[in-house]
Amino acid sequence: MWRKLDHLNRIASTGIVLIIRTDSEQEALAVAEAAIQGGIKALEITMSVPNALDIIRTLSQRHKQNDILIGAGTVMDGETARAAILAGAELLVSPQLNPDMLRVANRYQVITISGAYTPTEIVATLEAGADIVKLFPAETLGPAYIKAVTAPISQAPLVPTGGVTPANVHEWFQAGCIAVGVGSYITKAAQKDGNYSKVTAAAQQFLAAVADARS
Ligand SMILES: O=C(O)C(=O)C[C@H](O)[C@H](O)COP(=O)(O)O
Repeated sequence: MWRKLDHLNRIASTGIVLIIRTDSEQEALAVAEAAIQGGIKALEITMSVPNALDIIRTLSQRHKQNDILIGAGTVMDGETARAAILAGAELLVSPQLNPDMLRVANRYQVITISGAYTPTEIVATLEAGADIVKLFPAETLGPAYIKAVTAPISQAPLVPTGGVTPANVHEWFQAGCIAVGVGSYITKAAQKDGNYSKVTAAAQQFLAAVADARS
């Protein structure tokens, strides 16, 4: 089985990559489990979360057989990329174009989502060997930007990240993205009362909105 292809299909079919950036290891694990229960199939733990590598190791051991794609986010260099892969990450995400991360990821054949903002950055990201381009921060660009930029650069697999919600997700898909990066709408759903079933419900709601946007 070619895991990378399966994982790329998982991102494309569910249409969501969940970004987990929490203040504690315990919260990251609770959010991840609740979101997976809600149907999330691809997620990243950002390297800013305390003990991020331990969380990645735990989640990838628990969920490898369930074929959930566990990744590392905010990977800024090759060293972090290799450490994340050794911990079990099969997806590496960076906010910026970072050739060292892409080189390490491609060597070990894990998926990359690499940040870009301008047309020049989008093309440079593809040329550098990224699988997917993270359009970041997407809230300052808006769906109209995707429509405009994919007119000449239609081959770019874009994943807008920042400010995407169930209410606006149809606009992003209509504009031509292949999936969306989602953080706070799902990860902060239990913030007020610690009721993580709200994270599960938010994930289900978001996935349904994506399915609806594509139908
Ligand atoms: O943390 C990262 O590594 C990021 O990619 C930045 C944010 O997490 C996203 O911009 C999510 O934004 P929201 O979905 O609006 O919460």
